[in-house]
Amino acid sequence: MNSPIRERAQLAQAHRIVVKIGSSSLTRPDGRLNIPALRKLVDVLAEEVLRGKQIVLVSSGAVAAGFVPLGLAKRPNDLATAQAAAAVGQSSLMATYTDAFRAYDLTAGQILLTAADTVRRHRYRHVVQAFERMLELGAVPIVNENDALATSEFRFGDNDRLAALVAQLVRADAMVLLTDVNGLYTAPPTTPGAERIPVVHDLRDIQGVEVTGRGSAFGTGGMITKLQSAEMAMVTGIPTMLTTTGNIGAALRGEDVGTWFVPSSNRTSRRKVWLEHAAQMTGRLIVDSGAERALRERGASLLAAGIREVRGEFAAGDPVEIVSESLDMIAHGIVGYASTELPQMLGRSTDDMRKELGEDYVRSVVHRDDMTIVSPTVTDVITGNGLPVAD
Ligand SMILES: Nc1ncnc2c1ncn2[C@@H]1O[C@H](COP(=O)(O)OP(=O)(O)O)[C@@H](O)[C@H]1O
Ligand SMILES: N[C@@H](CCC(=O)OP(=O)(O)O)C(=O)O
Repeated sequence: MNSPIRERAQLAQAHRIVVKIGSSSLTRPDGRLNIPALRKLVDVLAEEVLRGKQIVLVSSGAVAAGFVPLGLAKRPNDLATAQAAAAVGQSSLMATYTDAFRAYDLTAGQILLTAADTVRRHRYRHVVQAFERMLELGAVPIVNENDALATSEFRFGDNDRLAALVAQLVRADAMVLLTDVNGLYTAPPTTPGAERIPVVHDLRDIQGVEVTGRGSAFGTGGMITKLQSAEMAMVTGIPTMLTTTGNIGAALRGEDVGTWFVPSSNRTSRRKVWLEHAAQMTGRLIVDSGAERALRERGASLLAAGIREVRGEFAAGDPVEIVSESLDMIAHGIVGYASTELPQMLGRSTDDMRKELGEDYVRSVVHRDDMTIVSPTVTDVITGNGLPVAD
């Protein structure tokens, strides 16, 4: 038996755990839902719930469960058919989970999220409330993206990053990502000589690691979205385990399986993590060098005076990119004005705007609390495009 590792005791001790199971683990070679695999997972999770743990399950598999009843020969690739398959499949996926948990006298309930639910503050609060109440009542929330309604422009697409957002929403003690490989390897596991990386303390530990965007035929994000998800959890203080479904029991006992991502000590707010990693940007503000310095060096809010150009169509409250004149990414932020209002404000001082446009135009365009400076991401690190600054 593998020996427990001290750091991993955190997982054994975690009370509230978000578990994500990916398409690759829930799908048979012919693309259909793998019901025995689903039941095996429920056997382990139910035991944990009966021992007093709170489990939130993020499960893929709606499309896999839906295309056969629709008479389709294979998993659809186009959005409209995938939406139809997800609508049909999600209900049978839930029926299978409900049945499997019922065997343990446990109640499961479905929460379907769209990216928009995590964008607006008031919607976010309602989502948190729904999770909390379900957990208080002893139910097991089972989450998926609302694939039938998510549009291509405004969706997560993979459930890995969705799981990290859910872990932040419910303030989980730990997150477990289950897939078809036992953790992060130095290269895709089929590559000769690829070795498992047991622990990742920060992004520098994975520099040079080779990953692919899509592993199995049915998974969507491959290792990249798993690393993005682990990174989102790490920066909000949530440790993450990445392993196979078969190893979940061992992982929850703290044994040396999979890859363990240690949370960072400098915490970022949930909203900023969402802004940096998950939100779909709807527009772009191009700013001058003075504004760039103010944002980067002083953490200032963005004023109209520093904006050179506005690109895209967006409403007040939408997420936008803030870029330099050479189009280098500076920050992501929630914009305070619609794209139709901004052109008359560009380059103008607050005093000017007060006089000519009125009091409604004296707010900053992007407030510092609604902005996050974009640092190198996991993808930048593994592709060698950027390195985190040394401590
Ligand atoms: N460096 C790596 N280490 C481990 N797995 C990797 C790596 N690079 C690519 N992969 C692939 O990522 C796949 C898992 O991603 P994916 O198929 O999207 O899973 P899921 O459906 O569980 O989300 C694995 O099957 C593996 O082949
Ligand atoms: N929401 C989709 C799954 C998205 C997806 O495949 O995600 P992943 O398991 O991360 O590859 C579904 O239920 O079919």
